[in-house]
Amino acid sequence: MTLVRCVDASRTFGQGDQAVVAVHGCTCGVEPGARIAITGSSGSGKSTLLHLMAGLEAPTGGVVEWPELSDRAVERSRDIAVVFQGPSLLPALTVEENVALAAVLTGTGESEADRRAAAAMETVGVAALAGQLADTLSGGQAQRVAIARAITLRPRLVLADEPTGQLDAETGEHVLEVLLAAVHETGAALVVTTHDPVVAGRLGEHWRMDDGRLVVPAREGVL
Ligand SMILES: Nc1ncnc2c1ncn2[C@@H]1O[C@H](COP(=O)(O)OP(=O)(O)OP(=O)(O)O)[C@@H](O)[C@H]1O
Repeated sequence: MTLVRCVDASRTFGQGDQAVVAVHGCTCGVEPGARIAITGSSGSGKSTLLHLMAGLEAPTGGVVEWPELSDRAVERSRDIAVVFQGPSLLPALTVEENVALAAVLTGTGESEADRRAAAAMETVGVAALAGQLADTLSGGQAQRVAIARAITLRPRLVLADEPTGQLDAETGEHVLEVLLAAVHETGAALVVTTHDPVVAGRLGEHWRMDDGRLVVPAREGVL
C-alpha cells in the first residue's frame, strides 16, 4: 500500500568538481494516511527529496517508485499534488481560474474542472475569493488558494514544501490547519518540509535530513 518508495535514492547536481550531492542514498516510504514532517537545516536536501517523491526530479542513483499509482507520469501527476513555498499562482488569473487550472492541464474537461475547483475552494474556505485576481491576495490567502488547487483532483499524496515558510506565525498556523483539514477531507497522505518545530509537532511522524542523509525512525511494513 506504499504510495511512494525511495530505495537508496540519490540526487546529485552538477558534475566533477562542481558536483553537489543534495540527497545521499535515501530509503523511505509513504503510506496512505501518513502525516510526515521533514525537518533539517537549510541546504540539507529537504526540497530535493520532496521533488524526488513528486517525480519532479529524477534520481541520479537508486530508485523512486510509486507502487500504488500509475506507471504513466501524466496519470500519476493527478494523484500527487505539490504545494510550493513561494507564490505559485498565476497573477493575472482569478482565484477560481488558478484552482481549476491544475485540473484543466491534466486533461479534465472545463465544466468538470470548474465543478471540482468550486468544491476545493469550499473545502479550503476561499470560495468568497473566487472572482478575485490572484495578485491581489495576501500571502496567507494565496497559500490557501494553492492548497485548494492542490486538492482539486483529490490526490492520494500531497507534498508541501515549506508551505508556511513565508508567513507570520499566526497566518502560518491557520494555513497549516487548512492543509490538515484538506487532506483529512480528501483522504490524502501528507508530507511537509519545514524549519518550524511547531509545524513539525502537528504531524504524526518526524523525519530529519542531515546533510543530504535521511534519518527516518524505523517502521515495519513499509519497505
Ligand atoms: N537545481 C539545483 N542545481 C544545483 N544545486 C542544487 C539544485 N537544487 C538544490 N541544489 C543544492 O542541493 C542542496 C540541497 O538543496 P535543497 O534545496 O534540497 O535543500 P533544503 O533543505 O530544501 O534547503 P532550504 O531549507 O534552504 O530550502 C543544496 O546544496 C543546494 O544548493
